[in-house]
Amino acid sequence: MAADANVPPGVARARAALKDVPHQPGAKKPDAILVADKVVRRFGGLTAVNVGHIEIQRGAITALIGPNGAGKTTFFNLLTGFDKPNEGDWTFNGSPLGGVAPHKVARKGMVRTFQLTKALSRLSVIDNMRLGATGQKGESFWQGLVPALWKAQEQEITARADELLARFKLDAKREDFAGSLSGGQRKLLEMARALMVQPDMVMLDEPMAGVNPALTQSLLGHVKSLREDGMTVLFVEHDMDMVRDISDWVIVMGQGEVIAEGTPDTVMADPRVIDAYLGAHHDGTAHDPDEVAAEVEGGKSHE
Ligand SMILES: Nc1ncnc2c1ncn2[C@@H]1O[C@H](COP(=O)(O)OP(=O)(O)OP(=O)(O)O)[C@@H](O)[C@H]1O
Repeated sequence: MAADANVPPGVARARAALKDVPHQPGAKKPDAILVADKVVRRFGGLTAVNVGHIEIQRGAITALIGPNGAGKTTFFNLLTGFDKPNEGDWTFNGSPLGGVAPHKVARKGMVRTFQLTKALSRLSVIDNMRLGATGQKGESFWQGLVPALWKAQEQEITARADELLARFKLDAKREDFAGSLSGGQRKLLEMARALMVQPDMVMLDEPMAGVNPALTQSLLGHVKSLREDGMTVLFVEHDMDMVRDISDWVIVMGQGEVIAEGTPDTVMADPRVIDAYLGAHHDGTAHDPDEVAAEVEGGKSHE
C-alpha cells in the first residue's frame, strides 16, 4: 500500500501495526503496552468483569465499547487501581500492575480521566493543573525536603501547566474556578491535567459525554494529537461517531467479557455486537434487528 501523504504519521503507524491482527477477542498485538489476563470482578452474585485476555497496541487509539452495564467502567477502575479484582493479572510496559495504587499507576505512565469530571471546582484552573503533577515520574520524597530543588520543580510544573493550558486553549481561564467552566471545557481540563504526568497511556472515560457540539471537534483533535505525540489512548465511549472517527481498533465488551475486536467498520457490522446491544434491552419488548443495527451504527443517547 502506498503511503498516503494526507494520513498523519501516527495514524499510518497505528494502521500498519494493526493491519495483520486477527479480528478476534483477545487478539495478540505486535507491540502491546498493556496485557491483561483472566481479570474477574464480582459484585455479590454478579460477574461484572470476566476478561480472558486483552492486549492494547502501543501508539494506537483503542475504543472500548459495549452496552450499558457491560463492565467497561469497572474494567477501567481495575486497570488503574481504583478497584481490586477477585482474580487476574496485568502488565503495563512489561511490569506487573495488579494491586498497585492509583497514584503509583499514574507514576508508571498510565493515567485516566473520569466519567463524572472530578476537576476540583473550588480550585482555579491552574491549581487543578498543578495538582495533576502529583506523583510525577521521577518525583522523589527527598527532593521535597530541599527547598531549592522543590522551588525549581515548582517552576517547572507551572511552566508545563501553562504550556498545556495554551495547547488546550484554556489559558484565558487560568485563574477561573474550575467549577465555572462548561462541560466541554472541563473535559479539556481533565485531559490537560492527565498530561501533567507525561504519561505513555491515557485512559478516557466517556470523553464526549456532556460536551456541546462547538467543542466536539476540538476535543477529537486533541485526542488525535495524543497519538501523533506517540501516546497510547484507550477510551470508553457511547458516541459511535466518535468511535468511528478516531479509533484504530475497537474492543467490544458484553456482560463482562470481550465479545469482539477489530477495526471500527468490521466491529460495527459484527452480528455478535448487534446481538449484545439487543440483549442489553431488558424491557421485554420485541426489537427490530434493523433498529438495533441503526442504534449501534448511529450511537445511542446516554444522558
Ligand atoms: N460498586 C458496585 N456494586 C455493585 N455492582 C456494581 C458496582 N459497580 C458496577 N456494578 C455492576 O457491574 C456491572 C458493570 O457495570 P459498569 O458500570 O462497569 O458497566 P459499563 O459498561 O461501564 O456501563 P455504562 O456504559 O452504563 O457506564 C453493572 O451491572 C453494574 O450494575
